[in-house]
Amino acid sequence: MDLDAAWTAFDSVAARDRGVRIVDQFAADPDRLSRLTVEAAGLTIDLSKQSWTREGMEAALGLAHGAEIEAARARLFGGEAVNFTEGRAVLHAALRARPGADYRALGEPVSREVKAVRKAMADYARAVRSGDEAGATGKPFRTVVHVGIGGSDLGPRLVWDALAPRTPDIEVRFVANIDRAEMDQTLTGLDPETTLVIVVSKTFTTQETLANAELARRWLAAALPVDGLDRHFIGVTAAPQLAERFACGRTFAFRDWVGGRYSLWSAVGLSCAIGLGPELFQRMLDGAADMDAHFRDAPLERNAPVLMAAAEIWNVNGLGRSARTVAPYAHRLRRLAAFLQQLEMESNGKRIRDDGSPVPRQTCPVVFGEPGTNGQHAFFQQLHQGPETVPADFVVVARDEEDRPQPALWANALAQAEALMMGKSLKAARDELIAAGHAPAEADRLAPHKTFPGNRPSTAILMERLTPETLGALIALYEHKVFVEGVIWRINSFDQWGVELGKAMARTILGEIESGQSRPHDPSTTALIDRLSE
Ligand SMILES: O=P(O)(O)OC[C@H]1O[C@](O)(CO)[C@@H](O)[C@@H]1O
Repeated sequence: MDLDAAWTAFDSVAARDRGVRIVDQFAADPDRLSRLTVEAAGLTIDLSKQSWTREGMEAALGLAHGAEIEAARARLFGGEAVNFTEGRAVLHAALRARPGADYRALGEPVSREVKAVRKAMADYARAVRSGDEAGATGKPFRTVVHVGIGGSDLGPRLVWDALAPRTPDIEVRFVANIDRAEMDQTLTGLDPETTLVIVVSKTFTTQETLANAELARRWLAAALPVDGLDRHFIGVTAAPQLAERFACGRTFAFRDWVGGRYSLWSAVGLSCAIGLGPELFQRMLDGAADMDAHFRDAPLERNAPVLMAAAEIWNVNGLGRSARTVAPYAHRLRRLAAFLQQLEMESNGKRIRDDGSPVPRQTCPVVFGEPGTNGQHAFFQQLHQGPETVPADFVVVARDEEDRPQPALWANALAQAEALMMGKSLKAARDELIAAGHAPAEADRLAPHKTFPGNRPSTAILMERLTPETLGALIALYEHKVFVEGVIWRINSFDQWGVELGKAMARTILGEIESGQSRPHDPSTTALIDRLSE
């Protein structure tokens, strides 16, 4: 069945199944739980609380077949130009491949270079950690200030928060925002003599990062001898010739086949390799490589990224759901939603297909979230009783870093998922009110407010512990899910032209503000420029 025919079949099953109750599906289909629970690279992924019937799930998987996911996947891992608007390969998997891999980008072998950069990173990280690589005055580095934004920030931040020791030998701090407040706050209490600044920018043209790099360099230069200043200033980029202008003491490079939001596995992860140690960083790569192997080898109906993409498409295109929430029940995963916002929305927030025609349907949902249980006390009200259904991903970690079980977290995550699915009927709400001593009229008045429609879907992702391996696997799981969705929607998940227009206009407006000569804008923008420039 081709993709168009698969969409037709999908639409008709979705129209038929729109009203089904999730909970009824367990009885209707006794294999549902086992069929929709997948073990992959140390993660357990349970998609049985999704809104689909068995036929719905098969129709969604039919899209993966119709889109020839296996062939697309082979093109991805084969280093073909799957980033078809920029003519680039997309090979983040090559960055975490096990020894012996032979990846090629547009036919050019890359694995040897990957290995060499990985070794250079590990050697440098070890030298910084041991003090062999020290600052201008001979003191060992105690802090890394990682300067970067978007994909050059969010992944390393997530990883550091997730895996940092409680009292690190070398602390990693991050600066992304062009607002001076972040740099000021980050540098507060730091000693330039023991601070290593790592400027991370794929393009080395990003306004925020260059401005912050300049600030950090000035801060270092004000306190350190000129001779040796460059030891404190390291570049990570795919444009080493531009980094040279900043006189970085050392530059670690990566290639244009590494997308910004897929780059944490490359030298972009250098700060984490230093702060966590290269061995731990390598373990994260290994976990991601295990998920790559699962994605490459598992049959589609047992393939976690494929099933998660199918569930998303069922929700978005089958049932018209335009948002999804991510609730990691682990404080250390508190940056997961921020990371996924970029990964998913910058990758798939698009509407034009490979042939230039518009996608005739919705694509990426709005992705948002907070760590559980915090989110429960904020926006979960709307998830339970708002008029719209918002599917949820619950990420649950069984044991913490001290090997302590976390039953209160499990209970909350499982209760939320069950409550979203089961809801509470008007009658049950009324009976409870009567049992609590309310008069019948009062129970009638209050019961509608205490009713939960239920039938709201979720996916559970469980891991025994949050380790470098499971973190790597979790991130890679979402990366591949995004890829599968992009192939089904026939969009390019690997460009981001949508961020360019605003960037160019900001440059224009800044020039106008600085020169005091503003060109005509719409009346609102003109008035706001004038108001701010008063
Ligand atoms: O690494 P760079 O080139 O500084 O870009 C930072 C981020 O900016 C973006 O291009 C979006 O503006 C992201 O895709 C990227 O991760």
